[in-house]
Amino acid sequence: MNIRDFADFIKVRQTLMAVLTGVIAYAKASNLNIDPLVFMLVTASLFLTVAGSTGFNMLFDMDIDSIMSRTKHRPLPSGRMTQFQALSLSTATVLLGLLLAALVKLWVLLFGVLGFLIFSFLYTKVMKRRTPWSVIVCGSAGAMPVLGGWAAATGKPSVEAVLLGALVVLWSYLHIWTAATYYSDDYRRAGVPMLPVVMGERAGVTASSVVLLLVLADAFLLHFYHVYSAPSIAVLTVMASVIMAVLLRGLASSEYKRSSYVAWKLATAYIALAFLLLFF
Ligand code: HEM
Ligand SMILES: CC(C)=CCC/C(C)=C/CC/C(C)=C/COP(=O)(O)OP(=O)(O)O
Repeated sequence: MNIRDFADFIKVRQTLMAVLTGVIAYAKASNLNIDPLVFMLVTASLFLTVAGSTGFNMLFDMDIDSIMSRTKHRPLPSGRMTQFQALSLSTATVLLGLLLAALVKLWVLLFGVLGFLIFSFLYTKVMKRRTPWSVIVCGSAGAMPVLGGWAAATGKPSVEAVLLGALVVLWSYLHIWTAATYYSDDYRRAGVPMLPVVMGERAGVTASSVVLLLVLADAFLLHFYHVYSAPSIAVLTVMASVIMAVLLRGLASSEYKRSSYVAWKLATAYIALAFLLLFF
Protein backbone atom coordinates (compact mmCIF):
# COMPACT_ATOMS: atom_id res chain seq x y z
CA MET A 1 0.00 0.00 0.00
CA ASN A 2 1.41 3.41 -0.97
CA ILE A 3 0.21 6.99 -0.54
CA ARG A 4 -1.77 6.84 -3.81
CA ASP A 5 -3.64 3.77 -2.52
CA PHE A 6 -4.38 5.59 0.75
CA ALA A 7 -5.74 8.59 -1.22
CA ASP A 8 -7.98 6.26 -3.25
CA PHE A 9 -9.06 4.42 -0.10
CA ILE A 10 -10.29 7.59 1.61
CA LYS A 11 -11.79 8.96 -1.67
CA VAL A 12 -9.59 11.98 -1.25
CA ARG A 13 -11.59 14.45 -3.39
CA GLN A 14 -14.84 13.67 -1.59
CA THR A 15 -13.16 13.77 1.83
CA LEU A 16 -11.41 17.08 1.13
CA MET A 17 -14.63 18.66 -0.13
CA ALA A 18 -16.44 17.58 3.06
CA VAL A 19 -13.58 19.02 5.15
CA LEU A 20 -13.71 22.26 3.15
CA THR A 21 -17.45 22.68 3.86
CA GLY A 22 -16.90 22.17 7.61
CA VAL A 23 -13.85 24.41 7.87
CA ILE A 24 -15.53 27.20 5.89
CA ALA A 25 -18.64 26.87 8.08
CA TYR A 26 -16.36 27.36 11.10
CA ALA A 27 -14.69 30.42 9.56
CA LYS A 28 -18.03 31.94 8.53
CA ALA A 29 -19.72 31.33 11.89
CA SER A 30 -16.76 32.88 13.71
CA ASN A 31 -16.89 35.98 11.46
CA LEU A 32 -13.28 35.19 10.55
CA ASN A 33 -12.20 35.62 14.19
CA ILE A 34 -10.40 32.32 13.87
CA ASP A 35 -8.83 30.64 16.88
CA PRO A 36 -5.78 28.85 15.36
CA LEU A 37 -5.99 25.90 17.80
CA VAL A 38 -9.73 25.34 17.23
CA PHE A 39 -9.18 25.73 13.48
CA MET A 40 -6.49 23.04 13.48
CA LEU A 41 -8.53 20.70 15.68
CA VAL A 42 -11.65 21.11 13.53
CA THR A 43 -9.70 20.55 10.30
CA ALA A 44 -7.85 17.47 11.60
CA SER A 45 -10.93 16.03 13.26
CA LEU A 46 -13.06 16.42 10.12
CA PHE A 47 -10.38 14.97 7.90
CA LEU A 48 -9.82 11.92 10.10
CA THR A 49 -13.51 11.26 10.79
CA VAL A 50 -14.60 11.56 7.15
CA ALA A 51 -11.54 9.64 5.86
CA GLY A 52 -12.08 6.82 8.38
CA SER A 53 -15.84 6.66 7.70
CA THR A 54 -15.04 6.42 3.98
CA GLY A 55 -12.63 3.59 4.82
CA PHE A 56 -15.46 1.63 6.47
CA ASN A 57 -17.66 2.36 3.43
CA MET A 58 -14.90 0.98 1.17
CA LEU A 59 -14.50 -2.13 3.32
CA PHE A 60 -18.22 -2.91 3.44
CA ASP A 61 -18.62 -2.24 -0.32
CA MET A 62 -15.61 -4.25 -1.45
CA ASP A 63 -17.76 -6.93 -3.16
CA ILE A 64 -19.88 -4.53 -5.23
CA ASP A 65 -16.85 -2.31 -5.92
CA SER A 66 -15.19 -5.31 -7.59
CA ILE A 67 -18.13 -5.53 -10.02
CA MET A 68 -18.39 -1.89 -11.17
CA SER A 69 -15.91 -0.62 -13.83
CA ARG A 70 -15.74 2.72 -12.01
CA THR A 71 -14.62 1.15 -8.74
CA LYS A 72 -12.94 -2.18 -9.51
CA HIS A 73 -9.43 -0.66 -9.46
CA ARG A 74 -9.81 0.58 -5.89
CA PRO A 75 -7.19 -0.69 -3.39
CA LEU A 76 -9.38 -3.37 -1.73
CA PRO A 77 -10.98 -5.05 -4.78
CA SER A 78 -7.66 -4.98 -6.65
CA GLY A 79 -5.80 -6.53 -3.70
CA ARG A 80 -3.41 -3.63 -3.06
CA MET A 81 -4.78 -3.36 0.49
CA THR A 82 -5.86 -6.16 2.84
CA GLN A 83 -9.15 -6.15 4.75
CA PHE A 84 -7.15 -6.15 7.98
CA GLN A 85 -5.24 -3.02 6.91
CA ALA A 86 -8.52 -1.36 5.90
CA LEU A 87 -10.24 -2.20 9.19
CA SER A 88 -7.37 -1.14 11.42
CA LEU A 89 -6.68 2.08 9.49
CA SER A 90 -10.36 3.09 9.43
CA THR A 91 -10.91 2.30 13.12
CA ALA A 92 -7.82 4.24 14.19
CA THR A 93 -8.62 7.29 12.05
CA VAL A 94 -12.29 7.49 13.09
CA LEU A 95 -11.42 7.14 16.78
CA LEU A 96 -8.69 9.79 16.58
CA GLY A 97 -11.01 12.09 14.61
CA LEU A 98 -13.77 11.75 17.20
CA LEU A 99 -11.30 12.28 20.05
CA LEU A 100 -10.16 15.56 18.49
CA ALA A 101 -13.82 16.55 17.95
CA ALA A 102 -14.49 15.96 21.66
CA LEU A 103 -11.61 18.31 22.51
CA VAL A 104 -13.37 21.13 20.63
CA LYS A 105 -16.97 20.79 21.87
CA LEU A 106 -19.52 18.08 22.62
CA TRP A 107 -21.67 19.29 19.71
CA VAL A 108 -18.76 18.72 17.33
CA LEU A 109 -18.37 15.19 18.68
CA LEU A 110 -22.10 14.56 18.31
CA PHE A 111 -22.16 15.62 14.65
CA GLY A 112 -19.01 13.56 13.98
CA VAL A 113 -20.57 10.44 15.50
CA LEU A 114 -23.83 11.02 13.58
CA GLY A 115 -21.97 11.48 10.27
CA PHE A 116 -19.96 8.30 10.87
CA LEU A 117 -23.00 6.19 11.82
CA ILE A 118 -25.19 7.47 8.98
CA PHE A 119 -22.53 7.16 6.26
CA SER A 120 -20.69 3.99 7.27
CA PHE A 121 -23.57 1.96 8.68
CA LEU A 122 -27.05 3.29 7.85
CA TYR A 123 -26.16 4.09 4.22
CA THR A 124 -23.52 1.50 3.39
CA LYS A 125 -24.65 -1.50 5.45
CA VAL A 126 -28.41 -1.02 5.78
CA MET A 127 -29.87 0.98 2.88
CA LYS A 128 -27.61 1.30 -0.18
CA ARG A 129 -28.32 -2.16 -1.63
CA ARG A 130 -32.00 -2.17 -0.71
CA THR A 131 -33.66 1.08 -1.74
CA PRO A 132 -33.20 4.31 -3.71
CA TRP A 133 -34.28 6.08 -0.52
CA SER A 134 -30.74 5.41 0.80
CA VAL A 135 -29.56 8.61 -0.84
CA ILE A 136 -32.48 10.73 0.40
CA VAL A 137 -32.10 9.60 4.01
CA CYS A 138 -28.32 9.29 4.21
CA GLY A 139 -27.50 12.43 2.23
CA SER A 140 -28.03 13.97 5.68
CA ALA A 141 -24.48 12.81 6.56
CA GLY A 142 -23.25 15.55 4.22
CA ALA A 143 -24.60 18.21 6.59
CA MET A 144 -22.59 16.97 9.58
CA PRO A 145 -19.25 18.67 8.78
CA VAL A 146 -21.09 22.00 8.36
CA LEU A 147 -23.08 21.58 11.58
CA GLY A 148 -19.91 20.55 13.43
CA GLY A 149 -17.83 23.40 12.00
CA TRP A 150 -20.53 25.95 12.81
CA ALA A 151 -21.00 24.64 16.36
CA ALA A 152 -17.22 24.78 16.91
CA ALA A 153 -17.45 28.55 16.47
CA THR A 154 -20.76 29.41 18.10
CA GLY A 155 -21.15 26.63 20.67
CA LYS A 156 -24.43 25.37 19.22
CA PRO A 157 -26.31 24.83 15.95
CA SER A 158 -28.50 27.61 14.53
CA VAL A 159 -31.00 28.25 11.72
CA GLU A 160 -28.17 29.48 9.49
CA ALA A 161 -26.15 26.33 10.17
CA VAL A 162 -29.13 24.10 9.38
CA LEU A 163 -29.83 25.99 6.11
CA LEU A 164 -26.16 25.74 5.10
CA GLY A 165 -26.08 22.03 6.02
CA ALA A 166 -29.27 21.57 3.97
CA LEU A 167 -27.48 23.14 0.99
CA VAL A 168 -24.94 20.29 1.08
CA VAL A 169 -27.67 17.67 1.55
CA LEU A 170 -29.81 18.96 -1.34
CA TRP A 171 -26.70 19.37 -3.46
CA SER A 172 -25.71 15.75 -2.70
CA TYR A 173 -28.98 14.60 -4.35
CA LEU A 174 -28.07 16.54 -7.50
CA HIS A 175 -24.52 15.18 -7.23
CA ILE A 176 -25.54 11.52 -6.94
CA TRP A 177 -28.52 11.48 -9.32
CA THR A 178 -26.44 13.02 -12.11
CA ALA A 179 -23.56 10.62 -11.32
CA ALA A 180 -25.89 7.62 -11.00
CA THR A 181 -27.56 8.45 -14.34
CA TYR A 182 -24.15 8.56 -16.01
CA TYR A 183 -23.02 5.34 -14.28
CA SER A 184 -26.45 3.63 -14.30
CA ASP A 185 -25.21 0.54 -16.20
CA ASP A 186 -22.52 0.00 -13.57
CA TYR A 187 -24.99 0.36 -10.71
CA ARG A 188 -27.46 -2.00 -12.41
CA ARG A 189 -24.75 -4.64 -12.87
CA ALA A 190 -23.82 -4.40 -9.18
CA GLY A 191 -27.49 -4.51 -8.12
CA VAL A 192 -27.45 -1.10 -6.42
CA PRO A 193 -30.96 0.37 -6.74
CA MET A 194 -30.12 4.02 -7.36
CA LEU A 195 -33.04 6.13 -8.63
CA PRO A 196 -32.00 6.09 -12.35
CA VAL A 197 -31.63 2.28 -12.17
CA VAL A 198 -35.07 1.76 -10.66
CA MET A 199 -36.99 4.52 -12.47
CA GLY A 200 -34.90 5.05 -15.60
CA GLU A 201 -32.40 7.63 -16.83
CA ARG A 202 -35.06 10.19 -17.78
CA ALA A 203 -36.33 10.12 -14.18
CA GLY A 204 -32.72 10.59 -13.01
CA VAL A 205 -32.37 13.79 -15.05
CA THR A 206 -35.84 15.02 -14.05
CA ALA A 207 -35.12 14.43 -10.35
CA SER A 208 -31.78 16.23 -10.73
CA SER A 209 -33.57 19.27 -12.21
CA VAL A 210 -36.09 19.36 -9.35
CA VAL A 211 -33.45 19.18 -6.61
CA LEU A 212 -31.39 21.83 -8.39
CA LEU A 213 -34.35 24.18 -7.88
CA LEU A 214 -34.40 23.21 -4.19
CA VAL A 215 -30.65 23.92 -3.90
CA LEU A 216 -31.24 27.38 -5.33
CA ALA A 217 -34.28 27.98 -3.11
CA ASP A 218 -32.19 27.10 -0.06
CA ALA A 219 -29.45 29.49 -1.22
CA PHE A 220 -32.10 32.24 -1.42
CA LEU A 221 -33.18 31.43 2.14
CA LEU A 222 -29.54 31.81 3.19
CA HIS A 223 -29.53 35.19 1.45
CA PHE A 224 -32.67 36.11 3.37
CA TYR A 225 -30.78 35.22 6.58
CA HIS A 226 -27.84 37.44 5.44
CA VAL A 227 -25.52 34.47 4.96
CA TYR A 228 -25.13 35.19 1.22
CA SER A 229 -24.63 38.71 -0.11
CA ALA A 230 -26.59 39.94 -3.15
CA PRO A 231 -23.60 39.48 -5.54
CA SER A 232 -23.02 35.94 -4.21
CA ILE A 233 -26.63 34.88 -4.70
CA ALA A 234 -26.54 36.38 -8.20
CA VAL A 235 -23.50 34.26 -9.11
CA LEU A 236 -25.14 31.14 -7.65
CA THR A 237 -28.31 31.82 -9.65
CA VAL A 238 -26.36 32.15 -12.91
CA MET A 239 -24.42 28.96 -12.21
CA ALA A 240 -27.61 27.05 -11.31
CA SER A 241 -29.21 28.30 -14.54
CA VAL A 242 -26.28 26.92 -16.54
CA ILE A 243 -26.66 23.50 -14.89
CA MET A 244 -30.44 23.64 -15.43
CA ALA A 245 -29.91 24.43 -19.13
CA VAL A 246 -27.63 21.38 -19.44
CA LEU A 247 -30.23 19.13 -17.76
CA LEU A 248 -33.17 20.49 -19.79
CA ARG A 249 -31.18 20.03 -22.98
CA GLY A 250 -30.59 16.45 -21.93
CA LEU A 251 -34.33 15.96 -21.41
CA ALA A 252 -35.16 17.55 -24.76
CA SER A 253 -32.60 15.51 -26.72
CA SER A 254 -32.92 12.29 -24.65
CA GLU A 255 -29.13 12.38 -24.22
CA TYR A 256 -29.45 11.62 -20.54
CA LYS A 257 -26.00 10.24 -19.86
CA ARG A 258 -24.09 13.02 -21.60
CA SER A 259 -26.03 15.84 -19.97
CA SER A 260 -25.79 14.12 -16.57
CA TYR A 261 -22.02 13.85 -16.87
CA VAL A 262 -21.67 17.57 -17.66
CA ALA A 263 -24.17 18.53 -14.92
CA TRP A 264 -22.32 16.28 -12.42
CA LYS A 265 -18.98 17.98 -13.08
CA LEU A 266 -20.58 21.46 -12.97
CA ALA A 267 -22.31 20.50 -9.70
CA THR A 268 -18.92 19.72 -8.13
CA ALA A 269 -17.74 23.22 -9.07
CA TYR A 270 -21.06 24.61 -7.78
CA ILE A 271 -20.66 23.36 -4.21
CA ALA A 272 -17.05 24.56 -3.99
CA LEU A 273 -18.13 27.96 -5.32
CA ALA A 274 -21.13 28.07 -2.96
CA PHE A 275 -18.81 27.77 0.03
CA LEU A 276 -16.20 30.23 -1.26
CA LEU A 277 -18.95 32.78 -1.97
CA LEU A 278 -19.83 32.81 1.75
CA PHE A 279 -16.91 35.24 2.14
CA PHE A 280 -18.06 37.81 -0.46
C1 HEM B 1 -25.79 10.76 -0.80
C2 HEM B 1 -24.55 11.13 -0.63
C3 HEM B 1 -23.45 10.93 -1.66
C4 HEM B 1 -23.29 9.95 -2.61
C5 HEM B 1 -24.18 8.73 -2.85
C6 HEM B 1 -22.07 10.25 -3.33
C7 HEM B 1 -21.54 9.49 -4.37
C8 HEM B 1 -20.42 9.80 -5.10
C9 HEM B 1 -19.91 9.03 -6.20
C10 HEM B 1 -20.52 7.74 -6.73
C11 HEM B 1 -18.80 9.66 -6.67
C12 HEM B 1 -17.89 9.19 -7.80
C13 HEM B 1 -16.66 8.60 -7.18
C14 HEM B 1 -15.69 8.03 -8.19
O1 HEM B 1 -15.18 8.81 -9.03
O2 HEM B 1 -15.46 6.82 -8.16
C15 HEM B 1 -18.60 10.84 -5.86
C16 HEM B 1 -17.58 11.74 -6.05
C17 HEM B 1 -17.40 12.87 -5.30
N1 HEM B 1 -18.14 13.23 -4.18
FE1 HEM B 1 -19.83 12.31 -3.52
N2 HEM B 1 -21.50 11.38 -2.81
C18 HEM B 1 -22.30 11.82 -1.78
C19 HEM B 1 -22.09 12.91 -0.98
C20 HEM B 1 -21.03 13.76 -1.09
C21 HEM B 1 -20.76 14.85 -0.19
C22 HEM B 1 -21.59 15.19 1.03
C23 HEM B 1 -19.63 15.47 -0.65
C24 HEM B 1 -18.91 16.68 -0.11
C25 HEM B 1 -19.47 17.68 0.50
C26 HEM B 1 -19.21 14.77 -1.84
C27 HEM B 1 -18.11 15.11 -2.62
C28 HEM B 1 -17.67 14.43 -3.72
C29 HEM B 1 -16.57 14.87 -4.58
C30 HEM B 1 -15.76 16.17 -4.44
C31 HEM B 1 -16.40 13.89 -5.57
C32 HEM B 1 -15.43 13.93 -6.75
C33 HEM B 1 -16.24 14.59 -7.87
C34 HEM B 1 -15.58 14.72 -9.20
O3 HEM B 1 -14.68 13.94 -9.54
O4 HEM B 1 -16.05 15.62 -9.97
N3 HEM B 1 -20.07 13.74 -2.08
N4 HEM B 1 -19.60 10.90 -4.91
C1 LIG C 1 -18.79 13.50 9.65
C2 LIG C 1 -18.91 12.59 8.48
C3 LIG C 1 -18.35 11.23 8.58
C4 LIG C 1 -19.51 13.07 7.37
C5 LIG C 1 -19.63 12.33 6.08
C6 LIG C 1 -19.78 13.31 4.92
C7 LIG C 1 -19.75 12.63 3.58
C8 LIG C 1 -18.52 12.74 2.74
C9 LIG C 1 -20.81 11.95 3.18
C10 LIG C 1 -20.85 11.20 1.90
C11 LIG C 1 -21.81 10.07 2.07
C12 LIG C 1 -21.94 9.10 0.94
C13 LIG C 1 -23.22 8.38 0.98
C14 LIG C 1 -21.00 8.85 0.01
C15 LIG C 1 -21.14 7.90 -1.15
O1 LIG C 1 -20.61 6.65 -0.99
P1 LIG C 1 -20.87 5.53 -2.10
O2 LIG C 1 -20.59 4.21 -1.46
O3 LIG C 1 -22.22 5.68 -2.71
O4 LIG C 1 -19.81 5.88 -3.24
P2 LIG C 1 -18.99 4.88 -4.19
O5 LIG C 1 -19.97 4.14 -5.03
O6 LIG C 1 -18.08 5.80 -4.98
O7 LIG C 1 -18.21 3.98 -3.28
